[in-house]
Amino acid sequence: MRLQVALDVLDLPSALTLAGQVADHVDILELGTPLVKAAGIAAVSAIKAAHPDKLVFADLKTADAGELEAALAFEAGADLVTVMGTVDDDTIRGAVAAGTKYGKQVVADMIGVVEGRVARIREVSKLGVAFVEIHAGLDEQARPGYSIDQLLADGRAAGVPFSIAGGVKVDTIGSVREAGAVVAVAGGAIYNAADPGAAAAELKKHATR
Ligand SMILES: O=C(CO)[C@H](O)[C@H](O)COP(=O)(O)O
Repeated sequence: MRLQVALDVLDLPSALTLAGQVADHVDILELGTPLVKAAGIAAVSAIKAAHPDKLVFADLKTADAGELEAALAFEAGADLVTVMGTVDDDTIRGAVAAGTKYGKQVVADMIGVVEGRVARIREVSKLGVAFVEIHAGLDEQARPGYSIDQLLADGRAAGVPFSIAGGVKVDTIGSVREAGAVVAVAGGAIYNAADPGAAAAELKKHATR
């Protein structure tokens, strides 16, 4: 299972610093949605230029104009881009068309989908995305009683390639791997750590065990 770090910081210098601290221990460098909004799509190019050997993931969470937005990210150097899993199928198809044109990949983000999630995961996976991100966002994670377990159960049930995002940390990443995820996404567990490089190294150990 690959490890993806979400660079959920708000300016490019902080993102470059964090990427430099963790790059040796992760497979995918994700520019979080707030970073892209704050720093612009040029931040994708800067991270790719600093780490050409890493996959760069632009978390655009596109909701419309899929082909146009995905092309922006691919032109900037992204290897993967997200489109929302809840939107019009043609938006997802458009992003996939851009992926085909640039030889890059699209990920459908299932954030906000709880009821009927397994059925929708199966539907979007037929639209040509590389995998589906089963995701509890920061707001959902903040609610009392949140558990990553339902994400894992739905991943197992869906029977298609999936990643997991939603508070992945050292004591849950083993279950993410055992559930069959192709990628584990970790944001806060890395950027909130006193030593982000050490935190990423520890997560990587569990991701590949
Ligand atoms: O996309 C996101 C929020 O929408 C985050 O980047 C993703 O949830 C990973 O961060 P964390 O591990 O802190 O949940």
